[in-house]
Amino acid sequence: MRAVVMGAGSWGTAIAKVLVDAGTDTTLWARRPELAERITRDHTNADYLPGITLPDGLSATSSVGEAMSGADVVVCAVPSQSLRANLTEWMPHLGADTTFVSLAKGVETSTLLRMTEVISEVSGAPGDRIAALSGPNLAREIAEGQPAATVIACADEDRARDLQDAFKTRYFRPYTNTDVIGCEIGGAVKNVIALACGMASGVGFGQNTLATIITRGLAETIRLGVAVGAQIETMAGLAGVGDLVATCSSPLSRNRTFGAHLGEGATMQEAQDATHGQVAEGVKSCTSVRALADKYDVEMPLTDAVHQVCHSGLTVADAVSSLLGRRAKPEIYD
Ligand SMILES: NC(=O)C1=CN([C@@H]2O[C@H](COP(=O)(O)OP(=O)(O)OC[C@H]3O[C@@H](n4cnc5c(N)ncnc54)[C@H](O)[C@@H]3O)[C@@H](O)[C@H]2O)C=CC1
Ligand SMILES: O=C(CO)COP(=O)(O)O
Repeated sequence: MRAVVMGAGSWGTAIAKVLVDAGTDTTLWARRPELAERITRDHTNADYLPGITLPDGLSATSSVGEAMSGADVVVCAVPSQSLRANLTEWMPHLGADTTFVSLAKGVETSTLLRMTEVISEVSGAPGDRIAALSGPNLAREIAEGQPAATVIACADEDRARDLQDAFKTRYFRPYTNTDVIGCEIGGAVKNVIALACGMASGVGFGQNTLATIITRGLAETIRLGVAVGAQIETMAGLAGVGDLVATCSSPLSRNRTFGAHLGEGATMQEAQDATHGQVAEGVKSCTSVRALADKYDVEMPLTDAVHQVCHSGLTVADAVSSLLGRRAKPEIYD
């Protein structure tokens, strides 16, 4: 199997390292030629993973044709909202039987499609050739070789098992799952909930508040997931609660950090500037997740509050009052 990872941000670079460590022949594509050169020559990606030494066997290129030549597996590692445009540019270089693996955690704002649906729409590939990889996988910890697990979800179980072999190392343990919808909804919604956790911690609230947001965030994730066809067990698994807990708790999370800046009183522009060009997917996905919830008539008050803070000028303090002022109800409801 030969893999190409398209996108040399923090997760693309970390997952390319995983693939090489797993013994899979892998090339990394970077948009900028100078970054590709540095990755190949110095075995580092100082822009996104400073201090991490990449394997000798990993080379990078900025040429799409060169990167994709002979690749059986194309790993899509660009942000959700630019995946469609990127994939359209890559199309002339794709092989006929390519297997796609989506790493992006988001829902397209213009169409409300999940990332595997975008890949299918643009490439024409059937769903059984498209997998999603998702789990509690903060890029830096994986790049450091800290033990973690993930989920590789694909409708075609044999293909998922082949990918499991291609990504399995002594520190990175992929599980297979056929519930692609559940994995993708879990990954997209947790970014929005991590923004809320960041806001709470920025304001100065402690662990009770955090646990409340994580747990009620999981309830929102499950309600939306079930409405769009996911299995509840997936949301109780690594790509659901696992990723939610990791992202909501870690200062390494860009979404949580973005929310923390807002909670501390920063403007959206100031919070954006502080990301240094790294993507906090939840800022855009709160709009599409909320629209998806509206479409399926699902109540998502935390998502709604995050959306209003990010896009309608609601203050974090007013968001808190409005959430706590909601009508009293039982914990479990349809
Ligand atoms: N960093 C992490 O810990 C993890 C990230 N993810 C997901 O992986 C996806 C990729 O994120 P990261 O690598 O973390 O992001 P990043 O912010 O570290 O890097 C994004 C990469 O995409 C490129 N890029 C940005 N805008 C682009 C555009 N318009 N067209 C083409 N390329 C563009 C950048 O040059 C960079 O190579 C996101 O959906 C993220 O949610 C998933 C798991 C872990
Ligand atoms: O998806 C992630 C961990 O699984 C990374 O989260 P952030 O994008 O918030 O850094």
